[in-house]
Amino acid sequence: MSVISVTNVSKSFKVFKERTATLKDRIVNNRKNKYDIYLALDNVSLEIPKGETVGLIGRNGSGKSTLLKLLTGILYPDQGTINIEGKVSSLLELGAGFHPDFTGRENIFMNAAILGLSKKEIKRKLDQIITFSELKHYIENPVRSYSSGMYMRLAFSVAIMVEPDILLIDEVLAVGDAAFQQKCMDQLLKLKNNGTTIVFVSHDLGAVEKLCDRVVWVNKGKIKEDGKPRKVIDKYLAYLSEEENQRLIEENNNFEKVSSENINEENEQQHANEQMDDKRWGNHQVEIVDVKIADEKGNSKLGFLSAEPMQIQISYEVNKDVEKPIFGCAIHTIDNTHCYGTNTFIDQFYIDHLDKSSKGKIIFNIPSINLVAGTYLLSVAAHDINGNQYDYHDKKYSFKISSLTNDVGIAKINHEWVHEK
Ligand SMILES: Nc1ncnc2c1ncn2[C@@H]1O[C@H](COP(=O)(O)OP(=O)(O)OP(=O)(O)O)[C@@H](O)[C@H]1O
Repeated sequence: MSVISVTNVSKSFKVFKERTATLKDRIVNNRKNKYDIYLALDNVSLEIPKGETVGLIGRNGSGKSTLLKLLTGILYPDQGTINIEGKVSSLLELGAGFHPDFTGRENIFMNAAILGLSKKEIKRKLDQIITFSELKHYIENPVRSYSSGMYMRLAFSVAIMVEPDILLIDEVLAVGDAAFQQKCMDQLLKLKNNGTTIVFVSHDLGAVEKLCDRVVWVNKGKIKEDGKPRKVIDKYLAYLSEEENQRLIEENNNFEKVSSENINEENEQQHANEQMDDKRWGNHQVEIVDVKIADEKGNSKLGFLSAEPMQIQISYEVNKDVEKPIFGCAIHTIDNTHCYGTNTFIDQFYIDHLDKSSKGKIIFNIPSINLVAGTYLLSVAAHDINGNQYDYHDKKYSFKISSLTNDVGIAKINHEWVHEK
């Protein structure tokens, strides 16, 4: 049986277009505030049975927090109905429900009372709450002196110690340090095992997958996918990666347009000779005329999921006969760490010579781009056997890697764990 029932719910907000009119303006000049109506949730329906842990994921502004606020009763739907059964405890915006001038201890009493605990119950649980929050030494200070992490500790401790039937959490765990985040996660798993229904909004897809039985992807105010965590998260990541891909392609197009607009006829010759900026140099006996980052089929692509195949295509034109040319690629992080570099010579892919006026394309195939999530810069080069550059493009191209896992560093090293006892 569902303990949370959302039926055909819509919620819109007024988004004001200009500075709010003053009361005087309104009365004297009959000036009204102009606004647009923004539909944050559009006819959403959702049933959550008792004991289920549901993760809400989606891009910024997609409507996740609005949905959670409707569930807590902070907001009311314009249309549709919401039914909740059981004691609800919620962790929404940081500090919501706290009075800044009251001490941590006073806020525990106030907060727990709002969540439905009697004074006697609160007294019984007080030590537990303070111990869990690890704020014993600050508990008599006003919470306005707390850091955001300390706020979160206190709020989380109260929210879980009231033993709710339904716990609603919006992102806030992200502000805690790693150790406390782990502690919260353990506690959430404990609540889950005890049958608490949990709705968890987070951009930490690893945490969502670990904690949730079901994931709901909210997109532009509608439910786009609802189902098994791995499946929904994979679809969401593929969508993000495609969106990022389009954005990067647009950004690159704009960059090329601006660059070519800047080259007028007068300086065209000089431009060709100097070739041209601090990101490109060489004598141009072989000229790299196009570089394409692509998927395995050769279609332009700039946003990849970690471990997806990638292809780098280097198109060249030859201005002078050259012997034994070498083509190479290098990948850097945006903070300049060299991740990987190789060339045709190192890989014993020898090219004998290139004739003047010939054209061609070198394709660098990567079956699995094993980098962790982040933005990377690509350099490509053509040079001779002694390292004299024909054409060097220094970190001129960028691509992005997204990943489901939170591993850190640069490269994803193939591995497995074994536990021997
Ligand atoms: N009180 C409000 N007044 C006007 N617009 C609002 C209000 N609350 C939310 N919105 C708008 O509704 C949309 C959905 O916001 P919401 O906070 O639900 O998104 P979200 O998915 O939780 O995003 P995030 O991941 O950034 O937290 C946004 O465009 C937001 O600007």
